[in-house]
Amino acid sequence: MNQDELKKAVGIKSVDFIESNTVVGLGTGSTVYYMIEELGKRYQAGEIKNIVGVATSSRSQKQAEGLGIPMKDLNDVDHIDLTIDGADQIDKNFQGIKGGGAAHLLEKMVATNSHKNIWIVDQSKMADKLGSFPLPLEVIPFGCEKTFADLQAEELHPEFRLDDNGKRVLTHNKNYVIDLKMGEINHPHLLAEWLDHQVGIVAHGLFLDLVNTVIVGRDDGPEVIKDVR
Ligand SMILES: O=C(CO)[C@H](O)[C@H](O)COP(=O)(O)O
Repeated sequence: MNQDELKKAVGIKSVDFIESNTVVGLGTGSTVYYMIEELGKRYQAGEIKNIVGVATSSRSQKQAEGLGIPMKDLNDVDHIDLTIDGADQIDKNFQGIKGGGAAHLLEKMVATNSHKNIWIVDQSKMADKLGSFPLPLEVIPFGCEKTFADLQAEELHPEFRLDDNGKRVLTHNKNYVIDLKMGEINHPHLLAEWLDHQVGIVAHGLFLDLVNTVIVGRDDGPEVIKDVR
């Protein structure tokens, strides 16, 4: 199976975990696209009833609305039962890097407001250690050159993310993305703590101690790794 087929298989599989009468966080990305598509089908068929979705991006919001899935803003729900999202890299302790799609601030807010989190990935995302995928940061434009210089001084190898026209990528909240191309991350918790204390950084892509179940797309079918925490 190619990478896209693996993504589709885990996207479809993950919908088995969505129960009727629940609030569901909808992640962002090409793997989640298949999950939302399948959820829409099962919702329209009446196999899953009375759900409310909370989106992590305008892309996922539009897709879900187009399929007739009732949607609410995070502010308008008192809890989220389950969030299903993709990831860019997952290490052997099930810590993750997210933000390849620049949606990590909203994704982290939805994930941390969810009772349970499932990540869906193809097998190429599984790694011994984090870091071969650059770590995304969302930074506010005000003073961003200072933020950048601080990251350089820490030897974290920052690079502003640019679009196809060479312009700085803007997030949903009109912030910039800086990717840290630092290589292997030996102490993700220490790095996360440092990043959490940098004033100009709104969110970083280290998602630590968050995921409960991981579904990995493998050539012989999706592998469900339950209750990792
Ligand atoms: O974190 C994300 C977006 O900010 C995505 O979940 C992550 O980039 C995985 O995307 P894909 O499923 O397209 O490989």
